[in-house]
Amino acid sequence: MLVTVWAGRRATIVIGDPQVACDLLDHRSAIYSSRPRFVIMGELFTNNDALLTMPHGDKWRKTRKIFHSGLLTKACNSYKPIQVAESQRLVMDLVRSPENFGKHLERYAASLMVCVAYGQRVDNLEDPLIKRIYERMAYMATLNVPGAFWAESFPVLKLIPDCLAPWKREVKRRAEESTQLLSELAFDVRDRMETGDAPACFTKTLWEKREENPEALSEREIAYATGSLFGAGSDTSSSTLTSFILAMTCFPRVAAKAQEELDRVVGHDRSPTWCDAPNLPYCSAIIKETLRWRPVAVMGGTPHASIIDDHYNGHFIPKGTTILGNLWAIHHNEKYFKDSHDFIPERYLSPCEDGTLPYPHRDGHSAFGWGRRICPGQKLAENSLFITITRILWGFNISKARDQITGKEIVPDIFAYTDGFNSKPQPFQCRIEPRCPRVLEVIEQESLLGEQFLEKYKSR
Ligand code: HEM
Repeated sequence: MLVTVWAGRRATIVIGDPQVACDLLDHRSAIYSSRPRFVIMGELFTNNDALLTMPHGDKWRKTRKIFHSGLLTKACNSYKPIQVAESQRLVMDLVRSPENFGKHLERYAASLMVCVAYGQRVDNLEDPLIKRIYERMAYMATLNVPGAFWAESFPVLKLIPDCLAPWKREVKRRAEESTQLLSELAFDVRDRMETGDAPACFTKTLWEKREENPEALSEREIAYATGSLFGAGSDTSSSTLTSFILAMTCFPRVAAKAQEELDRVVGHDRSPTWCDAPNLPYCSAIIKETLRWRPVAVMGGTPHASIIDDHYNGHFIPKGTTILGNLWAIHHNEKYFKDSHDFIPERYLSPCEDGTLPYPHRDGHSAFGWGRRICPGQKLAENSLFITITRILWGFNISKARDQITGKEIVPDIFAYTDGFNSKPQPFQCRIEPRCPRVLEVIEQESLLGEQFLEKYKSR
């Protein structure tokens, strides 16, 4: 399924079929890995220094390399102790105030991203550092609203002198503020490196690279590379975890089956770790099914764009065409996923046994995008999902909340999601209770260890 939408003389193709998306965006990714022109967000606000909106070219290649070196499996392994400690804090938070599960998941993901990026953690969402970062993100979100800026449709307006264009002055002012924030954060890590007080983190790796070869990486490149991590990795991870809680609330047989597996492999005297992964195929299938069932980037994230003319199945696709992989349609294509709105991890254990077609990507879904633009944080995100999802399943029973007056079960709506390019469940209620006294005891003991470990990442 491939639909073309014309906006003036600019074509946008929306893909709803997994095979077409993989044919174009994976197999022909040399052609389809650019981004469309983003006049406000890309050119005026970030000077095209943010990876997400950077067009194809040498600068993008160099920035991708920076991301890969800081997020490769080896680098990701060095972040595992932080993920363990933050997951210990997360499950303790769920014991203390289970009704605030959404906030706890958000704090977990935010803290992890600032730890990975800058080597300092966030104890609560009111932390001044996190508030400044959120404020920057909220402003950036306003820049991407379709129709908000005429210059997006008529780029020539970008050339109007600043004195005649208050909107342009405001974007530039906010851009300066943003650069100042990102530089402050990056230089703070460098200061701490000098006093021997900077734990391993992405920014530290980049400063070390610059020390080896100052030509390789400018100060601005360091600030913008690390600045992209939070925006790209925080909401995406917490929204996926919230969808997982929604699925467990609405499909209780799945959690029960996972708990049988966890009891057999892990027992009650310790919580799961990544070493258990090969013996937890059902839990791993739950993670894949969560990413498929409710992909965060419903329209595939930031659109791709083609850099040369191409032909596909009799269609002519001109250079500069915008391509959207409609992940919602792709992940709910019934030829590949039968009863696609049911949460069925078994589809990943015995693929195609239900008569469906084999998914054209080895992951069995495309939640992290495609080709040369595929999410560089995938490994880090998968590690996070594994450690948090297995620990929640191991530690808690999740069930439907009950109406306090009638006593009737409250059934959340599995379609009630927020609007926008990134989507997460609307607030819903559920019950989250420790499975047994022994598990509760282990959670309490481990959370003390986690707190000790996180001391060195304390927010300053
Ligand atoms: C469950 C969590 C996550 C999901 C579902 C997700 C999904 C995505 C998707 C769909 C894209 C667009 C890919 C494309 O254009 O084809 C993307 C891009 C990106 N993601 Fe993630 N992501 C997640 C976590 C992360 C994390 C933890 C990081 C950082 C450590 C990260 C960093 C990025 C960056 C920098 C890009 C832009 C890549 C580029 O334009 O070349 N993401 N992600």
